[in-house]
Order: sequence, then structure tokens, then C-alpha cells
Amino acid sequence: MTEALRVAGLSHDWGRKPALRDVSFAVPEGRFCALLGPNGAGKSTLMAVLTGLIRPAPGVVSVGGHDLGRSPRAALARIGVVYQAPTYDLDRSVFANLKYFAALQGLSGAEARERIATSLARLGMEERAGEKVAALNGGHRRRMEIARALIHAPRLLLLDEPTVGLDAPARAAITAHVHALTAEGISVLWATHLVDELHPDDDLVLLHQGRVAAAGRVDAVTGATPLAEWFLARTGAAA
Ligand SMILES: Nc1ncnc2c1ncn2[C@@H]1O[C@H](COP(=O)(O)OP(=O)(O)OP(=O)(O)O)[C@@H](O)[C@H]1O
Repeated sequence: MTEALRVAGLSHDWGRKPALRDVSFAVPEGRFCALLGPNGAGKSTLMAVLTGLIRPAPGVVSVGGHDLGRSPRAALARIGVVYQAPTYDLDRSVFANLKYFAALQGLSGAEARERIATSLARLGMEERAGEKVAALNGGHRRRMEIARALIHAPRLLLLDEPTVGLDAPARAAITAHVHALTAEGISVLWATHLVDELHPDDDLVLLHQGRVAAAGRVDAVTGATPLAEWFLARTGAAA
């Protein structure tokens, strides 16, 4: 199977504090991979490396066959990112927010409009294009950010705890929308500490104290044990 992402032997220290230790895993094309870990496990640090904020050494991170350390531009062009902290202009419309991002990607005119419409439709947000972001609820704001991350047609979508602060129905809707993207061949790496966001046939990378503590298909790695119980037993964290 072709790989959308490969991480091989990644370590990172914040000063003298180790945050990631020899992290290795792969996300095949068209798969939803949950990066599951309790607070402080290293999820955001890993996302910072994958999005180029911390540059990895050559040979450590490969995106669709492009080495992030050697060819960051080619690697990053294949990635869409939804950061943990929201980033949008509240006083402008959904369309205007996406148009601004499209322009940053070098897209304009009819092509930009078409990409914006397609991206919003994927998240069930086409009806809201003309609404001011300030008028949207938290779930719709997040869906707008996910649509925005898809405008440049990335093959890999990275999301860092995208449902933080949302109520249960909004979390369920966003989780379902992002799972559905894999049917189009988009690969997803979804950082979370909430086990109910994972499906049994998803891939899972369990990060604990900066190390990969388990990896594989959710149902295969957990066996007969409920995921919440399995997670608690391995990390001591409440799910
Ligand atoms: N900018 C930073 N400077 C110093 N230490 C940091 C920085 N960012 C993270 N750390 C430390 O690195 C470790 C991993 O943190 P990280 O934020 O990557 O974990 P996380 O799994 O994303 O946790 P959370 O779910 O709380 O966001 C923690 O010990 C944290 O204190």
C-alpha cells in the first residue's frame, strides 16, 4: 500500500526535556489514523514537526514520498492542517475567509471559487458561505476550518484535537465528516485524547510519554477490551 506519511525514528527535546522519543509509524493512503494520547504525550509536538514548524532531519519524515527535511516545499504542499487553536477572521464571511486562504495558495478567480464550493460541500457547509463567522456556532466554525484546509487539494489532512470545546453532536458531526474524506483517498492524522472519536477499523498510534506505545488497527490492537479501558490501562489517563 502507498504511504501518505512515514515517520522514522523522530525524537525532539524542548530544552532538556524530552518530548518525542524514537517515534516511528506510517499512515497508508486513504486511511484515518488516530494519534491517541493523554495530555503531555507529545501529540502537538509531533504535529509541529509534521507541519514544518520544527524542521526534522532528512530521512525522518516523508510525505507522499517527499522528504520533509530535504524538500519541505514539496512535502508541505501535500498537507492540509487544522490547528488546535482556531484561526479565522470573525468579522468576515465564511467565503471571504476561504478566499483569503485560497489566495495564499496562489488560487484566484473561477478556480478559487470552485475549490471553495467543493471544500464547503464536503463538510456540509455550502449553505453557510455567505454567513459571518461570528454568527456560526463552534461546530460550524471548525467545519469551516477543515474545509479551508482542503482548498489546495492536500492528500494528507492533519488535525490537532479538532473537537476541543465542542458539544457532543458537533463532535460527532465533525468526526463523521472527516472519516468520510478517506473514501476520496485523503489520508487523515487526527490527534485526540477522546476514544469515542475512533472507529474500530481506524488505524491507531498510541503516544505515551513521547513514545509509540502501540500501533495498528483499533480492533486488532485492543482485542476484546473496550477502547476506553485499554487506553486507561496503558496510560493511566481517563478517556
Ligand atoms: N513550546 C514548548 N516549550 C517547552 N516545552 C513544551 C513546548 N510544547 C510542549 N512542551 C512540552 O512537551 C511535552 C509534550 O507536550 P505536547 O503539547 O506535545 O503534548 P500533547 O500530547 O499535545 O498534550 P495536550 O493534549 O495537553 O495538548 C510536555 O511535557 C510539554 O510540557
